[in-house]
Amino acid sequence: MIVVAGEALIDLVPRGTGALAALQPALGGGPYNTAVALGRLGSPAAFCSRVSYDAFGEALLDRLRETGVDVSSVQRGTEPTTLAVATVGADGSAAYSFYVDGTADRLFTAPSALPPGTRAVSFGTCSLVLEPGASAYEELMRAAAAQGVFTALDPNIRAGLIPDADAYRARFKSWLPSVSLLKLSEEDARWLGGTPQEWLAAGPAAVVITRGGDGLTAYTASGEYAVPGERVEVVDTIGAGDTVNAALLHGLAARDALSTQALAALGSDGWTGLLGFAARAAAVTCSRAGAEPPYAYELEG
Ligand SMILES: Nc1ncnc2c1ncn2[C@@H]1O[C@H](COP(=O)(O)OP(=O)(O)OP(=O)(O)O)[C@@H](O)[C@H]1O
Ligand SMILES: O=C(O)C(=O)C[C@H](O)[C@H](O)CO
Repeated sequence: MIVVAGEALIDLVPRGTGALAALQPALGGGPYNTAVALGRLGSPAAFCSRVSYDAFGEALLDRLRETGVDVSSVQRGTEPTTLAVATVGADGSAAYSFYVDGTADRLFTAPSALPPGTRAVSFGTCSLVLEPGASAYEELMRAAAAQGVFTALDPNIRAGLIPDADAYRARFKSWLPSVSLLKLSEEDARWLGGTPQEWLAAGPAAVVITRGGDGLTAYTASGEYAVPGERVEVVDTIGAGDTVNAALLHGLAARDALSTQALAALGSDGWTGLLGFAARAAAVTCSRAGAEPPYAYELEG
């Protein structure tokens, strides 16, 4: 079972151009997209979050259930669902502005234990920024690592939501000893201002950096492994990074490699296969509007 911890929200995705383009609600949130992608790829997954009782919250939970994701430990609240207004550039890349004040997901509290059978826990995005929930997710991350559970971190930097960049950068560094796999985009890496080698020295057994259409690279103590992006007609890249995150976890689980030792021992063929699978999965997400990760059958052949 892979547990994904963090926010579920509604992305408002533009249809048309200009300031008055229609905004289409789409189910989203980095951790939410990761959980949906895991379910669609066929990995047993559970979502660990706090979700509103409003209609958006119900729709978010319905899709997780339909996808086979365990929602039994999801906390609920009467506060509204977070909204992320997306703008999409000519190349399909997305930027977000948020309505986060007083929303349900930021009142998450750390559970006393991880679900039975947890093999890995994934963290990331706004849930690690917005207090008081951020401290609770951080507590869960440290507890998982202290129990020897594999942890994945995708910071998914949303700079507009981070009140003090230097304080966040220091906090990010403090997480690294508790992180097994760090995945981030090239822009996130630039914003954080470190190098894969520095991050590897601080804890993770592997660092994976995504480079949009140029693909992705894994850095480990034993070497660097890169695959190119797939050729695809991009509608928008919403959820592409989350699909990579899920595909990596799914691929590692399938190889029985959800441990730092197994990760460090994955050779060139192992990494190339894993990254290639992630690139194919992300290309499917890029080919459709909003975060719609692929089902396993779409990646066969
Ligand atoms: N234009 C593209 N063509 C083909 N593949 C792409 C393209 N853009 C993104 N991808 C795939 O998606 C992966 C993740 O993309 P990117 O680096 O843009 O992540 P991201 O910025 O974290 O995305 P998001 O935050 O929107 O989920 C890339 O490594 C690549 O495999
Ligand atoms: O998860 C978030 O906070 C977002 O930024 C909304 C998007 O759905 C998500 O990041 C897409 O990767």
